[in-house]
Amino acid sequence: MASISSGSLTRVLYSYPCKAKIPKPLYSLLFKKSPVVGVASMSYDKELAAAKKAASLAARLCQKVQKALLQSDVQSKSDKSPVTVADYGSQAIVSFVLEREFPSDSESFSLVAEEDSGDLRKEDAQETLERITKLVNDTLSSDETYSVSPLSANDVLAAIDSGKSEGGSHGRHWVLDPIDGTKGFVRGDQYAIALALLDEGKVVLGVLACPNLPLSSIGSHDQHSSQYKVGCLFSAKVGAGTDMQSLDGSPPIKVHVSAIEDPEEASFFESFEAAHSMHDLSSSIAKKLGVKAPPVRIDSQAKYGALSRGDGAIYLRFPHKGYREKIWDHAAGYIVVTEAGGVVADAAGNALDFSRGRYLDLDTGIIVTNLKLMPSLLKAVTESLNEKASSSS
Ligand SMILES: Nc1ncnc2c1ncn2[C@@H]1O[C@H](COP(=O)(O)O)[C@@H](O)[C@H]1OP(=O)(O)O
Ligand SMILES: [Mg+2]
Ligand SMILES: [Mg+2]
Ligand SMILES: [Mg+2]
Repeated sequence: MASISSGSLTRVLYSYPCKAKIPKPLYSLLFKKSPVVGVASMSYDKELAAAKKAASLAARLCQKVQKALLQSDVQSKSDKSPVTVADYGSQAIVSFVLEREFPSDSESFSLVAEEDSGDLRKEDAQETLERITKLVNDTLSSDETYSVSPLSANDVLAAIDSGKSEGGSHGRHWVLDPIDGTKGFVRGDQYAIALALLDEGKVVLGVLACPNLPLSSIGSHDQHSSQYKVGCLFSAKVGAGTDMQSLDGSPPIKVHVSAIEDPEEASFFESFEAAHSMHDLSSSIAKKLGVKAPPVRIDSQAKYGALSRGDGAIYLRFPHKGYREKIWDHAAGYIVVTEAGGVVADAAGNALDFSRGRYLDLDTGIIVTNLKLMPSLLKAVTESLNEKASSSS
């Protein structure tokens, strides 16, 4: 968690609209001590290195599948199996690599992940399972530092099913979304492999592999242009800041969220898919805040990565009524942004709580920005939500 200096606290106080009081939840979010007290002294270096390795290998597998998918004909594009193969393959690789890197922890190994092998164990899925097994073995053997004997189909099923943990507030739990942004993956756009570690209910490290994200800012150019080198790996560890490097192995650089204080200069990110987030609500909030730029719509937790390096200043996510957010959709992105100096809150200004199991039970939506913009953003969110509620009642 980024520490908040007394200087920045003063600036936050000044930036808050003077007539309004700072709401209680926001006050505790901005002013409380690091929530990782007790685990902050741990180093997690070995865990972070393993997470980077696992996510990079999974990204290699996904890139291969996406390339084949985009080159395929229309008929096989409408077939969902390529996505399925990549989702399962990515989860099997990450699970296998983590268990192998920490053999002594095998008794207590815990992974909370999106996929399970139920459908793959059905008789008509044999061919798909064989494809996944081959893909996993080809990917593992493509890494010259990794000499493993080939996995069987049963090994792959077991690796996928390691992800059934319920998480919680005690002990350590890895948290994985093997492909976040499936819709973007199929379209050939953004997606991410998102992996984090919880220790005693707190996110202590996170890695976001974003194979299609340009290494340079997407705030300043067309994110779809093929002119720019793509493939970013973001990594963050509690108390140590956020790094970015290219997926093909350049040295890491430290990244920081945007320092913009004037909403007129800010741009905001939201889901590409209107079914995932209410675009009309975001535009009402942005208007209230005085944001001039149109929204930047991209898929997946790549939004958290882009925000952590200051490509934009705000991320707004308001799923439609009834949708329950899962911890694997935010854990890695959360620490990547907070360690880069940002703040992540729900729509009521509460901190996100990753300690309650597989779901994140939160108030209405998720908002992300820097320390200076958060108070006025929260005010605009509250007003817009109140207006929406009164217009629908
Ligand atoms: N109806 C929905 N509302 C909100 N999010 C959804 C919905 N359906 C799936 N998602 C999840 O939203 C995330 C992507 O959001 P976005 O790209 O809009 O930021 C993914 O985690 C996706 O799952 P998945 O991991 O299966 O792709
Ligand atoms: Mg997801
Ligand atoms: Mg997913
Ligand atoms: Mg999914």
